[in-house]
Amino acid sequence: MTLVKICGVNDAVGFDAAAAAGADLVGFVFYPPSPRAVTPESAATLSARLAGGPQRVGLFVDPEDALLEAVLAALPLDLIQLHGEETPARAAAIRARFGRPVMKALGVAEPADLARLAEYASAVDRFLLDAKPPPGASLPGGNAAAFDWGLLAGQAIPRPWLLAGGLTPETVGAALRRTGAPGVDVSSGVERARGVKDPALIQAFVTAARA
Ligand SMILES: O=C(O)c1ccccc1N[C@@H]1O[C@H](COP(=O)(O)O)[C@@H](O)[C@H]1O
Repeated sequence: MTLVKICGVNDAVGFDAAAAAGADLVGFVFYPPSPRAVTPESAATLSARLAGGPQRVGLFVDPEDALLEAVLAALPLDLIQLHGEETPARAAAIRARFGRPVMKALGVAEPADLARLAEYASAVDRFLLDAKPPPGASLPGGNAAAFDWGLLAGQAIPRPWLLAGGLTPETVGAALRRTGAPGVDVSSGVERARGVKDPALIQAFVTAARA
């Protein structure tokens, strides 16, 4: 079954909707410039609303160890998502030090970007393939921007992976058919305003991804 991650959950409505829709993973953004940012304490409060349910993912952008320590002291993450310029060595160091699986996000805009997968393959547990930020974007992700899925044709991705970037309930079916992705990740496409999740869109996205 297609794995579904709802990212940027920052309130009880969004968290409860993702869990009720049967999302496999929910993402908490620990990156203050994001409109979806949460603190370790607020993420812990949200996570505590439900025992079990979706796996909890922490999204970080070039994090210092101190931030990772603070978050992991507040709530037990199942997966660390690295969405910055972390090198393979840094990703491996985070995985070793914190004992959690690591998912590295890579921006895809041209075939050469996919060559980077091999550099990270032994350092991480999963990949997230996302669009590169559009010119002038203030965030490294979460920009509702898609990339050319055709770039993935014939590519062997050396780890389990999620497709991201501008997905919506309307496009996720076509994205899965075109790419054969084993999972998908969405943020903007399930929001009614930037940073505000919409329960109906979350349900529609999960339903469409599993159809
Ligand atoms: O969502 C954010 O605010 C964010 C901030 C910094 C780095 C990554 C971020 N989001 C990730 O980007 C993908 C794609 O987002 P979108 O669906 O195109 O809006 C999202 O799934 C997050 O993993």
